[in-house]
Amino acid sequence: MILDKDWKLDQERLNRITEKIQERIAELEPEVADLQNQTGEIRKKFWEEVTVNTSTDEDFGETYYSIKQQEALLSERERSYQLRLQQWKSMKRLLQSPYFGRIDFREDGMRSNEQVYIGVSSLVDTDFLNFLIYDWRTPIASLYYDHSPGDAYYDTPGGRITGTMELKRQYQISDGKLQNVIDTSVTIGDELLQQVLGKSAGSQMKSIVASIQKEQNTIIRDDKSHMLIVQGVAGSGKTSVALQRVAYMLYKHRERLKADQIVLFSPNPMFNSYVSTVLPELGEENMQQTTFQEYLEYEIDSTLRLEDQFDQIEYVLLEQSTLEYEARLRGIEYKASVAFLKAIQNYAVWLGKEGMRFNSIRFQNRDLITAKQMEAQFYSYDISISLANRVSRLQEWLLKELTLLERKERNKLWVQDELNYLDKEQLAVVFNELHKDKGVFDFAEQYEEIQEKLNNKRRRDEGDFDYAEREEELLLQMVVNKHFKPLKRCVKRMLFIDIDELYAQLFDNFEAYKLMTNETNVPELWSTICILTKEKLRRLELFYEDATPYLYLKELVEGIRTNTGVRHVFVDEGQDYSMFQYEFLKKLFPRARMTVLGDFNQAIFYQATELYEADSPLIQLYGESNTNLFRLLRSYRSTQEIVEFTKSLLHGGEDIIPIKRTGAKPVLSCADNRKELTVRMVKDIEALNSDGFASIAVITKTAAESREAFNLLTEQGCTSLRLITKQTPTFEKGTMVIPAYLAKGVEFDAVLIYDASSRMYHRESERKLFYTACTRAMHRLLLYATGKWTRFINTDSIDYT
Ligand SMILES: Nc1ncnc2c1ncn2[C@@H]1O[C@H](COP(=O)(O)OP(=O)(O)OP(=O)(O)O)[C@@H](O)[C@H]1O
Repeated sequence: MILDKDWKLDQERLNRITEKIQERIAELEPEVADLQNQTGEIRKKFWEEVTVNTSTDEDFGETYYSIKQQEALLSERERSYQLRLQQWKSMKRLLQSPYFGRIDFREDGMRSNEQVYIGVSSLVDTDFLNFLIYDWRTPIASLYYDHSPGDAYYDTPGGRITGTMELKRQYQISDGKLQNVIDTSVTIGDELLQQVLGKSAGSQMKSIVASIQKEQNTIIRDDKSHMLIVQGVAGSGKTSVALQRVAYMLYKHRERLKADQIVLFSPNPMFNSYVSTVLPELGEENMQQTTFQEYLEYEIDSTLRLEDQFDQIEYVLLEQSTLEYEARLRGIEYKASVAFLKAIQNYAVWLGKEGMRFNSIRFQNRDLITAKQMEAQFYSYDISISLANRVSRLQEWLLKELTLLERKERNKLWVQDELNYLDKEQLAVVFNELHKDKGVFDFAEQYEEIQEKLNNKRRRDEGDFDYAEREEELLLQMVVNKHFKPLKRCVKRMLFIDIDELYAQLFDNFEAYKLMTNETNVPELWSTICILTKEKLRRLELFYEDATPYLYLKELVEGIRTNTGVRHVFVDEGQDYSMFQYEFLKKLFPRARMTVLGDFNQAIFYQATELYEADSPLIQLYGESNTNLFRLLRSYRSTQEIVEFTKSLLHGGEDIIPIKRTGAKPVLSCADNRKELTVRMVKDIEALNSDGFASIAVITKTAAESREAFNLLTEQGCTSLRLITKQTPTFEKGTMVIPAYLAKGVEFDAVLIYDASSRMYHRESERKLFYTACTRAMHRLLLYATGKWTRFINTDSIDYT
């Protein structure tokens, strides 16, 4: 706390600033309304204001310029309107809480210090010289995050500024009133942090601008690395850092970077809704958000049914250890590996010489162009031309061939038959269409004219021109064209390449695989992996682990699609992506920088990638010199007691540092049967509710267990419970039942682990899943077990009931 005198001074300043903000709002409001009216009027009267006359070339030119002028006026007004609206919105935001920090900084060589107030956006005094509030993203504001009182510096585009920080103060302001003022000697005082962290979890993530920690600030502001990798323990603020970093980039490069040039890959669609309010809260538009699954579904032909990541994990967690199960696990691991990536690249080289597979183009039960013909044509192209370019040449050739075949087809009997079967109404429609399409006749006319000139022959007059004959001809043309159009469309969509077979042939047998890919090592149980993969494809389905390699091969053969507009790609929960996926993202967004955030201890899927270790292949993606690695070890989400418990679940969890915020120890309840436990859970949920915890999650291992928990708890009288499945679109506050893999990335006031018994979590691979589930808890963690509890639990840091 500070002295009363200082408090009074601060409240007075706050009143002055609030007044200025109100004045600014009062000025802006009529301006915004006026500009809005003006743009509306211009739009309404757009065509009244332009002179449209196209009689002569000159008139046409004038019309063109008149339209251009009106367009320019409209876009200038719209820009001004958007700008004022933005300013008005940021003033409204400031009004609630104009600033959260202050530093008094004396630059070396200066007599007096400057009082720097920091808020979510800048406010300049009416003289346009004096900054009353600095945006948290300005260079000088980094002093607040990076230094304690004493010697300090900050970097600007013009160089480093050194000096002394004489005061560092934090404010909590709501509705224009000072709620709390703290003078601090550390970077961002633990007191404020504890207050922020002590609050309840919401259904949406909050911004952390008022309490960004030094190590987080470095990541947010790193603008040099092409690839930035953050390995951060659970609750260390990775997602928060990612979002503040987006806001920082949008501010720093506001002249050239727009929100839609940034893409965030998130773990599931529900997570998208969870983080969607952070940027608007900071006055920025949301970046694009997607999941890798969405991307796969968009790119892979819809004739194949795609398994998703969640079905895959359900299989891994639920199935028993059969030969098939073991083979699938080995397959999942291998198909995400760098070795398989190389194998596919080598395979594409081999395909350049032999082995391409095509689909014949068939029409009315006959081959129009056979796969053999395509193969012969394809391998007739010069071998030095890349695979994808040869495919594109083949595509052109096929389109030409189809046009020739289409012409020949017009004389076939079936066309005449089809013409005869057109009923009156259909004919009327067709004729109507033909006559409407006057251009066709005009073209015929022109053709005649040219013929006349070329052959120096008299042009046939009206009487000579046999419209009936022409119509018949055009009708034939139309009938055939109608049937050939879909064929051409298929060629344009590259469906003449048999990608399914190309992928399947990789799994024929080991000898062939070696020959095609140069790979000499394959995982154990390879022949079973091959059978499983081919069997799945035969059913027109694709395992999740096959989706990315399949798409990768498809792109190597058909040419890679790129998106050059995107400049920043963010990958959250980055440990769950394979190198295949990273290679993909790199190729897909060739002009983008990448930020990957993740935690290897939460790698619950089989195709995990190590982020931080020296041998991490991810570091090689853009090369070591272009990559910057960060480690976050402090965990902000959970109380000290919960962090002590969760870190003991891990091998090597000793490095994790809890924040000094205390609460109840995790509680483990054991009982002989499930019913007894469920009754206890219902009571615990009621007690948590009456303690004011509004967001409570009962976390299970699988979806089936979630359904069971939901039914039992509801039977025992637990009301307004929500069952969360992979289809649930958004998060809401309240009590929910959710499988652990869907709770990734989010947090709850209290977490109840539905079944922490050894029967449920025993395989080593389930340790991380259990850790992920427990680390979702902010304030309270309760675990339940029938029989023996899982061996991952360390009994020292827990209470029993
Ligand atoms: N500097 C900070 N100030 C205040 N709160 C913070 C800060 N850093 C993180 N937090 C809070 O800690 C919690 C965890 O943050 P976040 O979800 O970003 O962590 P994470 O590393 O992505 O977690 P996980 O990997 O476990 O999903 C959130 O409630 C967030 O608001």
